[in-house]
Amino acid sequence: MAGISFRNVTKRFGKTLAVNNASFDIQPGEFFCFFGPPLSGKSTVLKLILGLETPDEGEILIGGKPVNRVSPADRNVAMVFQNLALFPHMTAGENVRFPLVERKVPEEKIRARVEAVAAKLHISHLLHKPPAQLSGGERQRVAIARALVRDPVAYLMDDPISALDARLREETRVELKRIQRDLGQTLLYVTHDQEEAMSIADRMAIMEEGEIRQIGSPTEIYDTPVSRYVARLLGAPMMNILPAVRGEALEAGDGTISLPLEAVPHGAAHLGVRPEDLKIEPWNDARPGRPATVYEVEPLGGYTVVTVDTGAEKLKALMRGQPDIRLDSAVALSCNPARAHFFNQAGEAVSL
Ligand SMILES: Nc1ncnc2c1ncn2[C@@H]1O[C@H](COP(=O)(O)OP(=O)(O)OP(=O)(O)O)[C@@H](O)[C@H]1O
Repeated sequence: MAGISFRNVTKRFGKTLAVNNASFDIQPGEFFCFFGPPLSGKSTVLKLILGLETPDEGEILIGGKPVNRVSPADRNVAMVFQNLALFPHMTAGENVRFPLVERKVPEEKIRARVEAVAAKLHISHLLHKPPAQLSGGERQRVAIARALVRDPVAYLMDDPISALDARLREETRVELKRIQRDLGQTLLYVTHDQEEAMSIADRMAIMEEGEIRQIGSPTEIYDTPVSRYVARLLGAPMMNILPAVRGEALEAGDGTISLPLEAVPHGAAHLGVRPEDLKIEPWNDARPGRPATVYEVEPLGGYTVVTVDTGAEKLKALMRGQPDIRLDSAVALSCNPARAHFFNQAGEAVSL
C-alpha cells in the first residue's frame, strides 16, 4: 500500500477545466472519499491517478515517487468497477480467486493470497459454497473480498455500490469500511451520496467545478465548513441559511432568530443553522422578536422533521422522538450561538 499525492494538478478538456490546481496527500492505508456534484471532476481525478489521463500541469506522486511519465500498468493501482455482485455459477472461493486467475498469477500465490484474505475477513468456512447458499451479508463480504484480493498499492472505486438497493447499500458500506481497515489498503472512493461519503471515509475532499474546496474528516467538514457551498453539501436535511442583519442583535430569518452581537463575527451576512441545532418552543407574547409558524411536521420514528415558516423562508428542524408540535401554531426559534455558522457576502465562513 502507498500514499498518493497531487501537487497543483490541472487537467483540461478543451475549454473545460476538469481538475483545477488540485493538491492533496492521501496517507497509506487511508479510506479517502472524493465527494461532489456531477461533473465536479471526481472521475477525472481517478483517471489521472490510474494514468488513463495525463495532467496538463502539476505532479502526481504514488508512494512518494512522481508517476507523470509512468504507464498505467506500471503504477500498480487497481480500479474496482461498479460490480460487487458474485458470479452465481462459481463457488465463493472461485469468485474470490477470479481476479488473480484472470491476471495469470501462479497457482501457489493465488492459494496463499486467497487463504490470507479469507482468514482476515472470516470467510474461510464459506469458500466451498455457491453464492445461493450464502446469506446476504456473507455474499457481500465475499464480493468485497473478490474486489480487494489483489495487492496493488491502492484501490480506486467509482461509485461502486450505487446500483444496489438502499438497505444493501447501507450493509455493504459497513462491510467495506471494516474490510478495508482489516486489510489495511489505501482506498480512494468516489461517491455523490453525502451520507455514504460521511459514513465511510476517514477523510474526504469536497469538489466543485474541478476544484477541491475542503479536505478533512467528515466530522471536521460537517462542523466547520469553509463555505456556504460546503455547508449545504453535507447533512440531511440541509443546513438552514438565512440572510442576517446587524442591529442591536444579529437578526435573521425575518427577525425570528436573534443572536447577541458579541457572539457574531465581523462580516457575517448569513446565519447557518443545522436542523438539529434549530430550537423550537411554543410562542409566548412576553418574548421579544417575532414568531414563526409550523408549516409541516414529518414524524420519522426516532426523530421528527419540523418545517417552520418565518414569513420570508422555510426552515427545517430535526427533533428527537415525536415532539408535541401542532400544525400552524406560532413558535419561537432559537439557536445556541456556539453551534451557529456565519458566512460573509461571498459565501465564505467567518468566525470570531
Ligand atoms: N474525456 C473527456 N472529454 C471531454 N470532457 C470531459 C472528459 N472527461 C470529463 N470531461 C469533463 O470534465 C468535467 C469533469 O468530469 P468528471 O467526469 O471528472 O466529473 P465527475 O465529478 O466524476 O462527474 P459524475 O459524478 O457525473 O461522474 C466535466 O465537465 C466533464 O464534462
